Amino acid sequence: MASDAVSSLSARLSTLDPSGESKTPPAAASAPAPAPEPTESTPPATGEAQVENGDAAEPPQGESICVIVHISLADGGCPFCDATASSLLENLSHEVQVTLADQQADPNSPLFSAKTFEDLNLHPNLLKGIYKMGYQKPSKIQEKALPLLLQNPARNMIGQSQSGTGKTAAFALTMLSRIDMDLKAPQASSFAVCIAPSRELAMQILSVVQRMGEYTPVECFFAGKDSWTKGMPKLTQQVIIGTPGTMIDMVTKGRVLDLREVKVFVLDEADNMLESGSMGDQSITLKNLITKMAKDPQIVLFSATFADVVRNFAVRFAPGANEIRLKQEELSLDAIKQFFMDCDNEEHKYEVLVELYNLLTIGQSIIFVKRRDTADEIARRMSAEGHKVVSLHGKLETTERDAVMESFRDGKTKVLITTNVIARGIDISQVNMVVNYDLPLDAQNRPDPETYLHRIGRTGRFGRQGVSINFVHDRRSFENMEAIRKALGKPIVRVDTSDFEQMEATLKAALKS
Ligand SMILES: Nc1ncnc2c1ncn2[C@@H]1O[C@H](COP(=O)(O)OP(=O)(O)OP(=O)(O)O)[C@@H](O)[C@H]1O
Repeated sequence: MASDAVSSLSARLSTLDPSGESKTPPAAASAPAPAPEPTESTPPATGEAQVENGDAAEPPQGESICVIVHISLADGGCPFCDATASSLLENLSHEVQVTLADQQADPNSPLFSAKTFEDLNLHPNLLKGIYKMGYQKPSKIQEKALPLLLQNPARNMIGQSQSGTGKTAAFALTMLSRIDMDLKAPQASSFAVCIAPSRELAMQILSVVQRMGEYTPVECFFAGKDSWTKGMPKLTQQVIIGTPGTMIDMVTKGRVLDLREVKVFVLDEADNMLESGSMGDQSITLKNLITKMAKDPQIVLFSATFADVVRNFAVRFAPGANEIRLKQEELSLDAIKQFFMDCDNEEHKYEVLVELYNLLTIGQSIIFVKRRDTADEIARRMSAEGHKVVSLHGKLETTERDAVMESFRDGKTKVLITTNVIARGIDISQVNMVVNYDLPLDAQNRPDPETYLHRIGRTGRFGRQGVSINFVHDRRSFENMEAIRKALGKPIVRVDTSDFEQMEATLKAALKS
C-alpha cells in the first residue's frame, strides 16, 4: 500500500480513545514490511492458518468424517419425474457428502477440522441451532478461533481465513455465547454489537445469528438506514447488527441504543472497516463510544484479507489480540478457477459478455463493474436482449436494494450486475461464476488485489467449485490484471474470445471439475 495510505492510517491512530488501549502498550506505527511477492513458482497453498499468541493444538492428520446433508423435498418424491424422495435424497446427499467429507478430511483444506462442535464447549442450545443449519463439523477457522474467542477473561481477536470458510459462524457464536441465556429480553442495554460495510452483508449476518440462536432467548436488531426513528423506545434486543454510521446516530442523536453492557464488538470485513475514509472514521468513533461506556468489551476483527498497513492499525484497534493469520500464498482458493478474456475494446467487452451468457447455462453469477451507471447500462441492454439480469448499487433506495437482493437470494434473478458494494461477505452458494467486467482498482486507480479476492470469493463457497472471468481490453487493463495475478500468485488462464466453441468447452469443464 502507498505511503499516503500509511500516513493516513497513522494519523488516525491518534483518534483512538486511549481508554480502549489500556490493555497493552501501543505498538509504534510503522511502515509495512514489504510483502513477499509470490510468483508462478510459489509453493501451493496449504490452507494452514498460523496462530499467534494462541494455544490451539495442531490437528491430527487424515480423519474420516461422515457428513449428513438435509434436503427438503416434496412429499412422495420429485414432482417432475418418477424418482422417490428417498432415492433422490440418497443420490444428492451422497454427492454432497463425498465432496465435503473429502475436503473436511484433508488437513490442507481450510475446511479441515480435527474437532467436533461438541469439543468447542458451546451451549447446548447453540449446538442445536448449528445442527439445524446443517453444519456437522467446524471448519479450520472455527476450530482454531472459537476456543480463543470464548476463553475467559475475554481476549480480543484478529482472525483471517479465506473467503467462504465460515468466519461468520465463528463470530456469531462468540456473540451468542457472551450473552447470559438466563437473561431474557427486554434488556436495558445491548450485549453484542456487530458492524459490516454494507447493508446487505449486515442483514445476512443478522439472519445467520438469528438462525444459530433459534433455540436461545436472544433477540437481534438490524441497525440500518430507515430502521429507526428519533423518539422511538430504547432498544431492548441483546444483539445489534448494522452499519456504523447508523449505529452512531442511534447512540448520539437518537439515544435509542445503550452500550453500557456491551461485552463484544465485532467488525466483519475489518480491513475494509478500518481503511481510510468515512467508514474508518465511523468505526473508530463507534469503538470509542463503546470503550467509554462499556467495561472491557472484547473486540473481534475478521476478514479474508489484512494488508500489512491495515494489520498494523488493527493491532492498535484491538490491543493484545490473539491473531490467526494466513500466509500470502494461502489467500486464494484453488477451487476458484480464474480466466481472462482478451477483448478489442469496451464495446467488444459487452459483445463477449452477451455471448458468454448465450452459451452457458450458469447457476447464478455476479458481474462486477466500476461505475453505477455502467451497471445500469449493461442491465438495460442485456434485459432488452432477453436476459434476466438486475443491477444493484449504492444509489438505489434501500427498499429497491432489499428487493433486488431478495430476488437474487431466492434464485428468481440469475445475474446480478453490481459495483464493489457487495464485493465482500455476500454468501449465496449457487453463485458459480463471477465476472470482473471492470477490474478492481483502489482510490488511486491502482490494481486492487484485496478487492479482487473478495469479489471472486463470492463463488467457490465452503468447498464448492467456482469460475471467475476477467475482461481486459487494452494494455492498461492487461497490466492491471497482471499486477493482481502476481500479487496473488495464482494462474489466470486466457480464453480465446474468437472461438466460442472453445470458450464454451473451457468454461463448462471448469464449472464441472
Ligand atoms: N461448519 C460448517 N459446516 C458447513 N457449512 C458451513 C460451516 N461453516 C460455515 N458454513 C457455510 O459456509 C458458507 C460460507 O460461510 P461464511 O459466509 O461465514 O464465510 P466467510 O468466511 O465469512 O466468507 P467471506 O470472507 O466471503 O465473508 C455459508 O453458507 C455457511 O453457512
